[in-house]
Amino acid sequence: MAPTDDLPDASGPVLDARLRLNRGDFALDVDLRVRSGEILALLGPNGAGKSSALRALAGLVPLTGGHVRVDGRDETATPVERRPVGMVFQDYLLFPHMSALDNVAFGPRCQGLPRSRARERAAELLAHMDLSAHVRSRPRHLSGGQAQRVALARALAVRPRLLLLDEPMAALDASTRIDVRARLRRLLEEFDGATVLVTHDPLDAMVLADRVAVIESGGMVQQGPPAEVARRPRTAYVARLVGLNLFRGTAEGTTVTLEAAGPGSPGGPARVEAHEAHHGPALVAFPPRAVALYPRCPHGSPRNVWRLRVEGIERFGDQVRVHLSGRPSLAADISPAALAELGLARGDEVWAGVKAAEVECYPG
Ligand SMILES: Nc1ncnc2c1ncn2[C@@H]1O[C@H](COP(=O)(O)OP(=O)(O)OP(=O)(O)O)[C@@H](O)[C@H]1O
Repeated sequence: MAPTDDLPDASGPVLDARLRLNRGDFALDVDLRVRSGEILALLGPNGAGKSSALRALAGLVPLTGGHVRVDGRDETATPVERRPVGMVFQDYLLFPHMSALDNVAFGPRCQGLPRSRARERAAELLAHMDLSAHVRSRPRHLSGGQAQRVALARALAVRPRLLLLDEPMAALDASTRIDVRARLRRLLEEFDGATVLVTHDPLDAMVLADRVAVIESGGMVQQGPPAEVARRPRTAYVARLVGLNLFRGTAEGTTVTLEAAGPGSPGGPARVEAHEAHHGPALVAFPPRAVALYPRCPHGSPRNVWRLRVEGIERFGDQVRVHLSGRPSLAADISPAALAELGLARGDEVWAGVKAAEVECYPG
């Protein structure tokens, strides 16, 4: 659908944003649309522009072009405090001199709600987050996870249409993170506005988001449902994030001829057999665990077989990850027992095999 430049449309997205901005040498140019009840996760490497996008939505960073529309209304020029936005930013911490209750009641009070009604709403939200026992606590007496839940309650207390979460779990330890992630998921299920969540953690994105948008160098490189992004990465960054080997090439039927690793790379181009036929520019991906290693060239089953060199070996969970260079360079996950049997060391040559059925091929 083309961007709506005409009248507000009740069936349109809650958030419709075209964000163009500059910060020093950095330029951001992304379009975001989020439907009612939808959670969009922004993923991307450091400095990609995720926080800048979120801050622009909040009105904290001015746009040099584009627009921010919420429920069809243009909010581009609306000051921060008057936007229908709730935010949990790392540097937008709780007021230290106020109780949890007053922190949460603050927004509704600013919106003109009488004190008693604002406190009532705050108490309800805190109860909903299992924080009734802490309504009178000052932030310094709360644990990290509790403070984060108060911050969420504060963001929701203004009944926003757009909820912005910047790394909401980053400051929490691993076990608290699991708890807060689960609570956040339940809470967001009840929120019928649009949520945009910035995270570095692919697990947050996979568990919480309905859709993932990947930003690299100020531009959108991929978006889609988490499972689709995890299965069919489009850039090296996304492939690393989801733990897949990824190659670009040209498909002719089920055979994909890969692009050379670099100028002057020795030998001819590598080929990969996939199970799905395509024609033209293609991406191929397969998980490191689909790669089997052999001391000699394996015969028999139809599969991809390459002779490669061991570049490095590292522990990876209960497996061993073997980094291999050659045509193509890839990672293989094998068991410690298999490694011991192969007796591999850096610089050794080994045969690597992948069944065509394990190779995902899609338009590049
Ligand atoms: N206050 C600022 N003034 C000038 N440039 C800034 C400012 N804040 C960020 N930038 C620049 O904008 C670019 C994008 O930064 P941003 O924080 O949006 O990226 P990010 O994807 O959120 O990164 P990270 O994951 O590291 O938080 C970077 O190149 C950064 O140097």
